[in-house]
Amino acid sequence: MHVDVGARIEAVYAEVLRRNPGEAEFHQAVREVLHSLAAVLRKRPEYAEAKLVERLVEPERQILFRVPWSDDSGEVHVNRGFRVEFSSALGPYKGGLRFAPELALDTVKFLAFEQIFKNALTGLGIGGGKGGADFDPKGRSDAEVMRFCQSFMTELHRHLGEHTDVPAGDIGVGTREIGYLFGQYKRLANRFEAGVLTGKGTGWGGSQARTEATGYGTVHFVREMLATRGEDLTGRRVVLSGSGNVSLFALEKAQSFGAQVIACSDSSGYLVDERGLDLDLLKEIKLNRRARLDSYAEARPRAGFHTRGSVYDVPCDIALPCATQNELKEPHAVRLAKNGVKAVAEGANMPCTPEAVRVLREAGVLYGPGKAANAGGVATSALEMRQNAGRDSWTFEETEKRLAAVMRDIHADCVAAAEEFGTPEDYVLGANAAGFLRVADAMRDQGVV
Ligand SMILES: NC(=O)C1=CN([C@@H]2O[C@H](COP(=O)(O)OP(=O)(O)OC[C@H]3O[C@@H](n4cnc5c(N)ncnc54)[C@H](O)[C@@H]3O)[C@@H](O)[C@H]2O)C=CC1
Ligand SMILES: O=C(O)CCC(=O)C(=O)O
Repeated sequence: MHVDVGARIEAVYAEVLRRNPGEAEFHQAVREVLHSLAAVLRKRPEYAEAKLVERLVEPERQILFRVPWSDDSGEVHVNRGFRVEFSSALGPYKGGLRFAPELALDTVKFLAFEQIFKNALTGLGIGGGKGGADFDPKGRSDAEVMRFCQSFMTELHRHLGEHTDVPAGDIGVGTREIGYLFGQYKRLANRFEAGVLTGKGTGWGGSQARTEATGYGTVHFVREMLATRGEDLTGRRVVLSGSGNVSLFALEKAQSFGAQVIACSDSSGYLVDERGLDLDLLKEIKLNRRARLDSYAEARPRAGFHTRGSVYDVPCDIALPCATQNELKEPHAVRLAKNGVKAVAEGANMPCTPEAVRVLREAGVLYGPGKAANAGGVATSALEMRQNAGRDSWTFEETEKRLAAVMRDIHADCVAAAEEFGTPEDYVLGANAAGFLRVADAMRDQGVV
């Protein structure tokens, strides 16, 4: 059968634009994948059959719901909840929940779409989904966050289950929120169904190393990328964006491999400490006090806190964007390349704009896309599901050993797929192609569903 791959891919993208008007982030995520799939379909035209690609860009289910709750003064608020169950070809829908005031369906859809390929890369039998709410937990009391989580779960619970859909955390959702969500699920289901959420407290079904896993995994991935050029992290200058869950544990792992981590950021500005960031102080500020980064510079006068410019202005060997989507733009990439950056790996989801990626790749910088580089978090969630299913609990060392092995395998699969489809060192092509082939094979086996 002759397939005009270029025309086919263009037609799929045109239909995505028509069906999903105004959803720029979703369009961006789909466009990147379709570009990679053109290379795959040219070599393997059989994957153009049965409208696999056409089906893959349409979510299996999208759930939108009202979340009413009362604040501490008794005032009633109404938020919107989301869950996009994108693909169950490889296993139950799996992906985090984000609580952020600006969250809209567009963002949830792009995140859920990315999750399909990321989760496929882990090889751990999980489908792709994502969710959240336009709720801002900042400045809210524990009691308000609890009431919000209870109301959110009162609707969402009917769509969840250890074999159906298994959420976890993301921006604004950590162990505290997962605890409140689990408590409400348990009450409604009248069942202690440990495998229905991951990122739980380690005393009641959570996995060791899940909190650390995304940041740790990103650094394992960077090590693998550097090793392809005979290099390592020792003595390398590293900058990261963000100072949340992913950033702090990427920082911890990079330091443990001998890197000099000199800068990080939050939404108020960026911090530079040329002698190396003090992780204990950062954890105290960010995890315990939930304060802004400028309090670090107050405690350590040698450090500088800046509200103008960007963390990517700081000369470095390795940059790890770990904050949010589309934060590393073309001018940042130009600056990084000019300053001699060797590798950029995405701890966050889609933090680099397409223009920035082009600049980095043209400059010969090793670039690890989030689907591959930050897959350690969801991989460890899948390991949590395994422990729950077996009523087992592994040590931190055992869990981290498995995480490191998953990241090595993901890296190797990306390299192999990039070579097979014609562009060695193109980790975007490698990640999209390797992930797609696993999902597409499962879809073919399961018929038109
Ligand atoms: N938590 C997880 O296991 C995983 C998270 N991710 C992704 O990693 C990213 C960060 O997530 P978490 O660390 O979990 O969230 P978090 O809520 O713990 O931290 C986010 C951090 O980014 C900062 N930030 C937000 N907007 C910013 C901006 N414009 N400039 C600079 N800093 C900014 C915040 O101040 C905060 O320090 C997100 O893209 C998320 O989707 C990806 C894989 C797994
Ligand atoms: O651990 C999970 O299920 C979710 C992780 C996540 O949301 C992500 O990989 O972006």
